Amino acid sequence: MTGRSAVTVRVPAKVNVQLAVGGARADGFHDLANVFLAVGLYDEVTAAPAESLRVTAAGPDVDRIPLDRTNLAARAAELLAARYGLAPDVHLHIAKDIPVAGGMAGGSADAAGALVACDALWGTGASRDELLAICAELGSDVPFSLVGGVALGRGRGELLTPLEVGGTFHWVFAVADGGLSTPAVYREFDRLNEGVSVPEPVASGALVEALAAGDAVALAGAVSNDLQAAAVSLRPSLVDTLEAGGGAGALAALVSGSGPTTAFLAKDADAAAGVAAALMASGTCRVARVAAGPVPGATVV
Ligand SMILES: C[C@](O)(CO)[C@H](O)COP(=O)(O)OP(=O)(O)OC[C@H]1O[C@@H](n2ccc(N)nc2=O)[C@H](O)[C@@H]1O
Ligand SMILES: Nc1ncnc2c1ncn2[C@@H]1O[C@H](COP(=O)(O)OP(=O)(O)OP(=O)(O)O)[C@@H](O)[C@H]1O
Repeated sequence: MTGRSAVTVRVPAKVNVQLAVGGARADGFHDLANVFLAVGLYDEVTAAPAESLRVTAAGPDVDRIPLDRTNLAARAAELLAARYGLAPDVHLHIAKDIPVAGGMAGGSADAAGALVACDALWGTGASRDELLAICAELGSDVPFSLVGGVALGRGRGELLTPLEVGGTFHWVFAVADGGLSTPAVYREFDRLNEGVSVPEPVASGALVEALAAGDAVALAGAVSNDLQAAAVSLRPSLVDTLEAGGGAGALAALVSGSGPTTAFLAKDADAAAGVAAALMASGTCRVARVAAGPVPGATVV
């Protein structure tokens, strides 16, 4: 033990500025060229000593996340404890601000946050590589929640290479009512591509250059999401949200990951505020949130 009474870790949401999806693999996953960008919408995970493993949560929609051992934060604590021969006796509290099942890696953020918090609380001293290996076991998006910034994810998204970024980008996120199941969206992608030979996913050179230059207009011209058609097929009303944000002057409008959150790139903070106000007024989303990025990954506060 380190003698700490509680550790709080702040973890950002993500948007995928490119999500190139290959064909289904034998293990059921899809190979990706997945360019993640961490944005300033955060969950906070606090780990405190307890008699046994316990999860509590506060925030909008926490009634839609499990508080038993299937919660990704609980699974993270159990995996770390097992690796170090410890009992996972910890109270994990999740202060949730990332939309639930929204395509912004909220559960992944909680998993990465719990891992970093328990590592600090228990003084396990796991190396970065050990933590990243546990993250990859927990889910394809979890390693990125740990590292943050901007990174290219290969394989199923867990094999990360950091990318250079030359500035801050301003985003608006339109949160939809209800979530979309990530496996269901990948299944719909497969259904829509039945009989089609899906090309090997590759990162876009123009996108990588736009990120390095910090050029929002160039980035807007290069963003893409191969899951967008599948998300829209399952939730056709997303078209109205995308059009409302586009019509309000966003440089780019796309579905965030597997959706149903939609993401709008704006030229600066003022433009983002304008797009958010227009989206709220349009009635095509539950709430519109502004957030800038990139920001760092899981950080002890
Ligand atoms: C849509 C994204 O959020 C984009 O970053 C991710 O690809 C999803 O990552 P995630 O939620 O961490 O997904 P996981 O928990 O690893 O996998 C959930 C399910 O999504 C599908 N899945 C996920 C990742 C991937 N590369 N191919 C897949 O087909 C599989 O059906 C898998 O069973
Ligand atoms: N700590 C958690 N926070 C949110 N969801 C969780 C958590 N633990 C388990 N889940 C479950 O995981 C599912 C996915 O939720 P999550 O919020 O991670 O979706 P998402 O943001 O769309 O994920 P991604 O963008 O990584 O595909 C939900 O159905 C939820 O019940």
